[in-house]
Amino acid sequence: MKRSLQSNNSTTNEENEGASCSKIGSTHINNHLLDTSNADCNLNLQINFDGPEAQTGLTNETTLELVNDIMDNNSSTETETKSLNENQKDYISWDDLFMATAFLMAKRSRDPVTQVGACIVSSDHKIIGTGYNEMPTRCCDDSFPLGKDKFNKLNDKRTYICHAELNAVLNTNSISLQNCIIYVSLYPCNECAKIIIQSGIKNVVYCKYKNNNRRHKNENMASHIMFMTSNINCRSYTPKQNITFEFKTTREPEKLQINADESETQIVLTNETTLEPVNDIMDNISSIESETKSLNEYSYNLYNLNYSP
Ligand SMILES: Nc1ccn([C@H]2C[C@H](O)[C@@H](COP(=O)(O)O)O2)c(=O)n1
Repeated sequence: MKRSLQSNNSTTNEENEGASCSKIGSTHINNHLLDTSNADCNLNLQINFDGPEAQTGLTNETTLELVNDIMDNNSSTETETKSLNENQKDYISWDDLFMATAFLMAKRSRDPVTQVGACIVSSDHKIIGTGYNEMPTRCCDDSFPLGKDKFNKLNDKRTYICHAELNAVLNTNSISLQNCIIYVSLYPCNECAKIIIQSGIKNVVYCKYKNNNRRHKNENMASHIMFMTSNINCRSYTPKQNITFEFKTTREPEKLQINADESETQIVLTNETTLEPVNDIMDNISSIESETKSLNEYSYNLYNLNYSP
């Protein structure tokens, strides 16, 4: 796996910012191009999975071997890990990682206009919940509207759709969210602000866009007021560096790019198949399964041996 990083002049993102909101721009579903124009953020995401020559040396093919090495407590693994750490100086910041995760989650959304992703993280940097805007479970068929209708609420997506933040909170399986951070690819609306506050989350990091037409919406102002009053630390996200991950298969590359400069953010996802690596993983799983099976059979035989009269 190879990760390429480009440095960027971005500033620190520790400042606490006021209410703002954003609009992810036009989406071209067919060529998988999501143009998030007018974005302030500067994130370029590209992940390379390019075989054994990859930088980390951990590929689908080598996964099993590595696991076996670890199980054997093989000292060569220690050496490998050491050199791996020495090489790996360009690791990404927590902020970049979690906001990128939120952006990735957004890619699951079927909303044709705005795809939103959220990622909840504990104070010790563990991801404990993710979500994206989607229809409620089992309401995802085509009979639900994906557009707006100001005259008929029943024909308006907003009546049904669950926001990314709500899903992220609900997807945490009752783990306490006290003092957690939520990363959202859009400024939380008033309903989500209430959910965030009530869940115990104490920090909000959102992606801020230029010239968005939501900035002055009253409900976002309400979020701001509630966050301020409830002592929720809410700040906009500024990437520390341009990050490029590229998904590559042995056959054709699949690219996910969140590509931003001063004026625009782009997410480019090419539609080439990932069948080969998926198959590799399935092969690995089945070989692990068969190994486990034979191990179980072995234990069973041992058991029978030990306890047979
Ligand atoms: N903080 C937010 C704000 C909005 N969403 C979702 C709700 C809708 O699916 C979409 C907005 O649609 P638009 O008004 O742009 O047609 O974004 C969310 O999940 N979280």
